[in-house]
Amino acid sequence: MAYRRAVSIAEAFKSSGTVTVRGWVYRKRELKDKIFIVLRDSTGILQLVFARGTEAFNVAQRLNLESSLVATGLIKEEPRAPGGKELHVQSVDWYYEGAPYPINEDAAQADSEYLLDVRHLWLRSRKMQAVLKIRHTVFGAIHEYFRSRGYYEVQGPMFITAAVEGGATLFKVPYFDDVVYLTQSSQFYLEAFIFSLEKVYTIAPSFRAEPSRTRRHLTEFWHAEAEMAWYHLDDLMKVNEELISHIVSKVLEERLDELKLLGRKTEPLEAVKPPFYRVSYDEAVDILKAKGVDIKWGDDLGADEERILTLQFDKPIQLYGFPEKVKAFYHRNDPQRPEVTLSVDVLAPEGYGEIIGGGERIYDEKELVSKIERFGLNPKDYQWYIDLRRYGSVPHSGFGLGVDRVVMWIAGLDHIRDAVPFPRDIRRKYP
Ligand SMILES: NC(=O)C[C@H]([NH3+])C(=O)NS(=O)(=O)OC[C@H]1O[C@@H](n2cnc3c(N)ncnc32)[C@H](O)[C@@H]1O
Ligand SMILES: [Mg+2]
Repeated sequence: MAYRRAVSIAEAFKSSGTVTVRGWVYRKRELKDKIFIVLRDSTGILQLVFARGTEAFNVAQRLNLESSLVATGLIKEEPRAPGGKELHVQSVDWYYEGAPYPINEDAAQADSEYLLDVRHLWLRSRKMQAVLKIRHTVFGAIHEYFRSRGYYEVQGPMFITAAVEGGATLFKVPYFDDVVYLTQSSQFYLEAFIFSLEKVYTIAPSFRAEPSRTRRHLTEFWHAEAEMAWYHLDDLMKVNEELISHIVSKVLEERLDELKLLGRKTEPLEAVKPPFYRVSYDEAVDILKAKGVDIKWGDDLGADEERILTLQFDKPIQLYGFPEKVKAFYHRNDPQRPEVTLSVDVLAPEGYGEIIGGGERIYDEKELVSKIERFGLNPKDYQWYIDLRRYGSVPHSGFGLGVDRVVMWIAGLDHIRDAVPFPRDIRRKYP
């Protein structure tokens, strides 16, 4: 099987003489006496030249975009070819013609809904290939950060029985003769793990029945969550800064080619180093008012407010001290200012906004039950969660990082669905 002796395109560029390469037809141009095919694989692209009068030329004439092939030929310098080299094909050792490809070279600028309909094919595009490689690096950096600092990776269940982030965005699932919900966040389970492992993290899907199609909301998203026993808000804010800076530095270290291919300016990412700006909710309201935003203390900040805020700063902001009523019940109230919580969101710069939500948790049993009731919830629905406070409770903090939103920001994408291989939102559940 000829493709067993093939080398990657990246290796072919380092070779001289005769090599065998394998991949897919990315571009094809037929001239009078030559056919140029740009071959694509997971490492890059290489121009193949087929001379009229050869058997290889006859095969090349039959190939479509995305036909797969194995070819052997002579590597030669050619400054006009991508990467400065091309392969003069002596033989096509294997090929799969396939049908005419439904995404032609022009369609690549086509309607975004169409490219979503054929996302299972569009994954092959150089843009998606670059995003997937950045995504790979982001996931790896998250694991690397936590594992190098003594966190244990754990897994919570996907079927749950009570809302973490409000009942309005729960997906109900039939469960034999009962019903359950898809998890909105693994947080409560991480809070159970810390009494055994103290510092834990997970990267898992979370599900939110988001009724609106926005540029940063999905109904299924990848959620990196961590929980730390004994940590208070300032300890948590340090972890936020270190984690995000680590992720960005790994992408800058490993994925510069992909960032360049996406046209992403890297200067804003190079500024992402601790300490981040720390802005209180009070200060944020003052800044927004000064910018002419119609906001009063106690209002939640939406995407527009976050965008205006982030454009005032040149790196991420840790926005802390949200009013009690704009945060979920589990947030611990500030003992010095009971109307605010010991919460923190991290807003990515350049208008991207919230990428992390977290804070200190209520760790006193009576305080938790009273707040659950004050929020109009039924303590019975949170019995096991309350139990965690009944036996040896400790101060603890945690957060959730939206991995897809981080990829969207770092890759400089306009829409979160371009950061995800198979995005899901209210109008998209296929392919
Ligand atoms: N362990 C924790 O403390 C996490 C906490 N229970 C939680 O879920 N917070 S969050 O709702 O702000 O969501 C956390 C992050 O999760 C992301 N997120 C949150 N919702 C979405 C949707 N719908 N789509 C994409 N990304 C989303 C976003 O970056 C948020 O900052
Ligand atoms: Mg949030």
